[in-house]
Amino acid sequence: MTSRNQQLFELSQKIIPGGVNSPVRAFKSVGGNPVFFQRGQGAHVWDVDGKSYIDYVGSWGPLILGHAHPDVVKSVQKTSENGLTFGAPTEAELEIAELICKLVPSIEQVRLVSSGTEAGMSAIRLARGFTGRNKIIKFEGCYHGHDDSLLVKAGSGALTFGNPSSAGVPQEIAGHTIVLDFNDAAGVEETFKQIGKEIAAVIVEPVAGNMNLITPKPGFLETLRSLCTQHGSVLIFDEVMTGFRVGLECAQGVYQIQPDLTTLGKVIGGGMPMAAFGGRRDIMQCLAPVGAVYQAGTLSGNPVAVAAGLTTLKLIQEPGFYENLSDTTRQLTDGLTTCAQKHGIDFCAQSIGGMFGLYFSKNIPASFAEVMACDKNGFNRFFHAMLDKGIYFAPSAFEAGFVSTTHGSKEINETLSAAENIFAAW
Ligand SMILES: N[C@H](C=O)CCC(=O)O
Repeated sequence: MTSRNQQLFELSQKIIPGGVNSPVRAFKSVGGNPVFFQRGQGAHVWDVDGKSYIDYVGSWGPLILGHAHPDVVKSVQKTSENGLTFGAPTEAELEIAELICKLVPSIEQVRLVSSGTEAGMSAIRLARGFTGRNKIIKFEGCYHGHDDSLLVKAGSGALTFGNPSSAGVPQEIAGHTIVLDFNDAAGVEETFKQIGKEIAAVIVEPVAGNMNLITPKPGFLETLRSLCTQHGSVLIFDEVMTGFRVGLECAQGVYQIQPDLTTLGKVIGGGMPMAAFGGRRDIMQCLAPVGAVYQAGTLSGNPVAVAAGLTTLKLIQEPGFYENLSDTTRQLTDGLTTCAQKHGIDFCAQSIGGMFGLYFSKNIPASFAEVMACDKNGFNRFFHAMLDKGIYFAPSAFEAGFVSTTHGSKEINETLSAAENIFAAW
């Protein structure tokens, strides 16, 4: 008898390309069929066949408070009773904008949008409008959404499927994007030496989370900061993933670097479609209706999404929030590392705040090339064995994982004991 999961996937493929609404969901690189989820509560999700899983994907990052947090759900219910969208200013969007500016010191002004992709593409257009230049620098394996300029040697699903530069992007557009190596400060220095005056912006995930997880080497982000300052280029931190995920001041607070612009998403929407970009007032003032850089959105600042985001941003300010989240995440990564190494498996893991990376390799990778050298088949085998045991990691060796405040010792111990069984029989 076929499972409901299988039936739904067969039907979906007939009517939705690949059966999914975002390619990373398709399990294509790990093999097998994607899981159709029916509900989630706290750290757990249930599929359409009634099987439960401990969830380390958390909808790819937004669910820092776990699934269906009662306060977030309540705020969404209450707000929606007053109307779903106005396409006009609301008091709540001012409140969340003020809160973002208060929590992230580099953000003097902010604009709300509906997705990380929109935030990234808007930030790039703004940087180009502000500087009057066209070229941008990005790093191989970093993913900033699926805007044309940024879909060049990108991470995430693009990398997962081995097609990091998309068809359909005109060469005239891709040609303005210079792709360099993450953590290679010398390469960036050399490029600035040659064409510094032409560079509108450097965009970077301060912690790269779309090619597994790579932390910045000491000095890398500092070099980007000083080169951009020296050459009048705009430094953009893509904190869609790291924003309020690695700490209350985001990754820029952890590494003490102030970018000129920041993109945010995921956590700031509390599970609803909301994102933002913001930064230096003089740059943000170039946006229409004040300045000449056009950017817009019918559902931007949607009141229901804002309500979920506001509730989430209030809860993450509780004392000890990030200490506890980091501890739980570290218990997971330390536990998995100890367990694998006890059985002689080349595996390691690391975490920062509530995000983590798992690597089938002797050492923690520090570059795109090192991530690519990890044992992808080992990851795929581990992924499926864990899935069987009811542990849901991201279905790709090139995505970070996420822990929520609803993951506790019970979930971590259950995960570690599943891993122990798998690694013992490896
Ligand atoms: N890594 C991606 C976003 O951050 C995963 C989400 C997606 O592409 O659907």
